[in-house]
Amino acid sequence: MNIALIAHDKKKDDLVRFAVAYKPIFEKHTLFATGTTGLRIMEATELPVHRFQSGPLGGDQEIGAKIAKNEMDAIFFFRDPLTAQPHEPDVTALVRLCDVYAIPLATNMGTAEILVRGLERGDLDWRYIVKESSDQENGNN
Ligand SMILES: O=C(CO)COP(=O)(O)O
Repeated sequence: MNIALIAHDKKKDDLVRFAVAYKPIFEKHTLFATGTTGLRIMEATELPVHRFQSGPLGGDQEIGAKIAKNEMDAIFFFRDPLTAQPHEPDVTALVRLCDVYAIPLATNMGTAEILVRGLERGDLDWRYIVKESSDQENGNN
């Protein structure tokens, strides 16, 4: 599965700890991240991470574009609800696209624990079916 990992600055330590704790699960998947978050996760876990631009420079939108193309299966986005972000519209747009395409999105540690365990248990395997049928519609297979 394609998994995106994103965290605002004050939540980066939490997401890095989370990624390290669940490395045995994450290493079975393809990881994507916004720029700074991705760097931190790569350094801490030594897992490969496809890095996009930093969030304020368009990284959230790049991940949103992958959602719109049905190329992202789950998002871990540790948002900071107490700090104004210069790119708040991008953040809102990313969350909105998750809702448009029914992509599982965890915005805090509590939900992230459930999502990562669901990922491991196969609760997201329906995504393979969705992707297969959309590939067939697009003539990709
Ligand atoms: O701002 C972000 C998400 O909105 C995260 O971007 P960085 O990972 O580059 O800090």
